[in-house]
Amino acid sequence: MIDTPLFQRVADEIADAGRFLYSRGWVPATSGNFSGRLDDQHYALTASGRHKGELQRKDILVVDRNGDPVDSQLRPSAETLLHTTLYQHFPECGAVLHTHSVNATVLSKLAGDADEIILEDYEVLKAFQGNTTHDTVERIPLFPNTQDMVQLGKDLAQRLEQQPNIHGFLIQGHGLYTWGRDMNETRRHIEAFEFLFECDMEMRRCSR
Ligand SMILES: CSC[C@@H](O)[C@@H](O)C(=O)COP(=O)(O)O
Ligand SMILES: [Zn+2]
Repeated sequence: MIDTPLFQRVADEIADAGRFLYSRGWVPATSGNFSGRLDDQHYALTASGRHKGELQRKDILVVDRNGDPVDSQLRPSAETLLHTTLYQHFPECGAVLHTHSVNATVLSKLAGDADEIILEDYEVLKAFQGNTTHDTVERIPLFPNTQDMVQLGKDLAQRLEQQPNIHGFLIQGHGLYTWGRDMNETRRHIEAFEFLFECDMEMRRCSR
């Protein structure tokens, strides 16, 4: 599948997103993972441990719905199951980006035992797909950090059933996952979340 124009286009979109996210300081030290839908059964996904600001087509592989590599010796991202869970839950999902920014990491730790972070009264909330007004509440589920991706995938699937209208989730002390109908929309969501996280952090500093 990696010889197809579709794979090459999606892989190039992933590499381009990686350069952008690295330039913003949101995927330091090989952190983060990215993917794009190829069809209902297959996704292009970053191989594990790659520098996300220097991705090339050879650093991206195809995985199936179960997260297993297709015709590749590359080791898929350690967090593959979160990507496949999102694609299976959202038939419209075309791309997934995962970042490790300072603001997402610190904010998720400040939240303590809370199981979500709430953002409201910001104009930029309109950047999220489906939001037509700033007068909305963005709920961001927060999961404890774990290396048990099978369990985290199950917890995520359960939460998505309960809260179908979310645009991203946080893992505590770890980072953000967001998605969209295509890579451009997903990049817009990442930028919106990061802007809002920065505002939230600044509000906390100012109100000390
Ligand atoms: C460099 S530490 C970050 C990793 O543990 C992980 O959370 C991550 O985002 C990247 O893992 P990867 O397996 O490269 O997709
Ligand atoms: Zn991560």
